[in-house]
Amino acid sequence: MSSNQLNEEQYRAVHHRGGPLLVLAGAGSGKTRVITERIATLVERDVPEDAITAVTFTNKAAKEMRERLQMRLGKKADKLRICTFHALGLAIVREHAKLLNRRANVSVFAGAEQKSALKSVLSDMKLPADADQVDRLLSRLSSLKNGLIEAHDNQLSAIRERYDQLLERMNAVDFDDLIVLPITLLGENDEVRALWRSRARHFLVDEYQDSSRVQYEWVRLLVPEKGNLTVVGDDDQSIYGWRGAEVKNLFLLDRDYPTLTVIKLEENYRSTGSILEASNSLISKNSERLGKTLRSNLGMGKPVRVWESPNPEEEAQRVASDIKGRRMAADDGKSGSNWDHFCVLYRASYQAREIELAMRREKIPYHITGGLSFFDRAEIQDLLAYLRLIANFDDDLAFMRAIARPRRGIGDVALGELGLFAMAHGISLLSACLHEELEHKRAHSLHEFGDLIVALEFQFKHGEADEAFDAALDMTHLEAAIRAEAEDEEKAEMRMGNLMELRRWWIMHAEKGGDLASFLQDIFLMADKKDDDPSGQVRLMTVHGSKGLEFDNVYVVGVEDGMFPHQSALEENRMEEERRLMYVAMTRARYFLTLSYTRVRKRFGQKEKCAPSPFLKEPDQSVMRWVDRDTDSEEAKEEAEDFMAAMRKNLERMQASR
Ligand SMILES: Nc1ncnc2c1ncn2[C@@H]1O[C@H](COP(=O)(O)OP(=O)(O)OP(=O)(O)O)[C@@H](O)[C@H]1O
Ligand SMILES: [Mg+2]
Repeated sequence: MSSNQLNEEQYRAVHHRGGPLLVLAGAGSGKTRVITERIATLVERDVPEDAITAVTFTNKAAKEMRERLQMRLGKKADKLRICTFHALGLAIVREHAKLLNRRANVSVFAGAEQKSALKSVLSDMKLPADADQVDRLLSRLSSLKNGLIEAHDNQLSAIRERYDQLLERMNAVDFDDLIVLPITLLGENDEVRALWRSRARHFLVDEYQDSSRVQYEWVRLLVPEKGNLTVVGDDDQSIYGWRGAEVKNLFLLDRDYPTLTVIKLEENYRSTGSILEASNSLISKNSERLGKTLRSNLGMGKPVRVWESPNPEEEAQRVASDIKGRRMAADDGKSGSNWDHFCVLYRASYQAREIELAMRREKIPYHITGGLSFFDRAEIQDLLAYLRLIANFDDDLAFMRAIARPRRGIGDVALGELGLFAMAHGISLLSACLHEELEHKRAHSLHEFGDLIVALEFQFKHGEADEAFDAALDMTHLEAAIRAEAEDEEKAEMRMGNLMELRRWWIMHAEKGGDLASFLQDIFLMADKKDDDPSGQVRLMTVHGSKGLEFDNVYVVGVEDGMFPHQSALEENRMEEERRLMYVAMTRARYFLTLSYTRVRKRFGQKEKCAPSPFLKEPDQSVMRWVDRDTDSEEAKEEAEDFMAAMRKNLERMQASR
């Protein structure tokens, strides 16, 4: 942890003695640092680690916080509970699985599994189950579970009931259940509530402005009126309105915790004056604000650059060249500037493609955070289906995917009969395969499939981790199918390479003593989906994914009317939320910020003319510089020199504070 002195207000928050506390402050004012320091201080004051629970917004943030605390507290930090709401929910569901009519190895359904569960419910109810319908219903079910809509609609309630039942029968929960089921448990079971209250005697929440109404229910259940609650947040950074996050929670706190102490932090330690001034003047255009002051203590720095490019390809190329130029200029061995000091942000994840191509052309190492999900790839999903089935024989959805990959000549009719048999006997599909009374013309293949899974389960339980994994690839004929079906050698190698990556993680997990079930849970919880190390690489991510992070150099691309603010937000009158999103993007930058738009962009396959985003015009123009192409190279040189100077100063500052 940095040894920089806390300012007076930060100190008050860190050393606040008991009782509910709200730290309400703008970006880069040290809110996350307050949480981390406060935890460290509690432990140093001999509060048992097991009585501290901290909730962060992403797994990545949790990991970072834990690492910082490890540096400060050593082994003691291992026992701290630092995770996301969902991870905490999973821990609660697992520990009290019995009370929820589940077993401890409960599976978590997301995406594809949720869809097929809902589909089978719909077809049982003789309701249309086309893809659109399923997507629409899933999102309504989610809103229903999150308390965003009321169940006036009888049909929707009926669907929910059957869907919940199906999940229960499959020993599964979905993402929303991870929040909703613990609420039921904590609300209805005194013992469970007492247990978790003791584990959350100090309960801390980062990025509070984006917690949802149901998540707030948790807070209420876990922390009594005068309990030790610490929440930090910034109303201007609330960007998940569509997911049920409510700034209102900030006001509710005041009502539900009357002794609430409110501390505001007004010093910004992250960004230069220009960046801060641009961000502040932008966000001041919002009317729904609590209002805050934020002062920079880094000096004005360089103006915020605004770029115009003819199209997204050239925009991407320009970003890549600029990064390269700056990196080279700063690469004097002293400044410590590295690729990972650069970050490219975009509104929608598909925009990564163009940037990615440019990075490749320029041979710049890059890392896409939360992008094209590794785990969504077909080969990974296929193997995971087998692994899930091996870990949980009752996972009917995993069964459905596994039995179809590779094709085993078992058709819908045979599967239908199997389903009927399973239902009649009240057992899962895999158990039905293993049942000796199962008799029909495909029974032999089904028995074989059942035996295969049983054999693999034995391997995973009693064999070596690597051998078990290889057996899963081989005995299922998955590897053979991948090689046979790939368009060419290169594609086959790429797919196998992905599976080998999974293999490596599994072996690492097993070496630490983990079993298959906990491995699958870890995988599910890697919200950013990629566990590899982004250091030494330029970071590419969506603005949503950048919350809480900071970089020396930030480029925001596609800042056009209709892109950012996004068209849908214009239509639905969510401009203020888009503006907050822009504010989040801009405040990630420490020293240099570039906002970029293009004149033409393809939309729905059609080339369309674009106008610069209103968010480029709203900030105080005295700290913005609209740079055109011609002056660019001249400017680049000058800025690269400034950049070097800034980096050196930064380094000196860091050394001085050590
Ligand atoms: N008192 C301080 N002196 C020097 N640097 C500080 C101080 N407090 C915080 N910082 C630094 O300022 C930066 C921003 O801090 P932090 O990430 O905690 O802010 P935040 O309020 O959580 O921002 P965000 O709203 O974006 O999540 C970090 O690099 C942090 O180390
Ligand atoms: Mg933060």
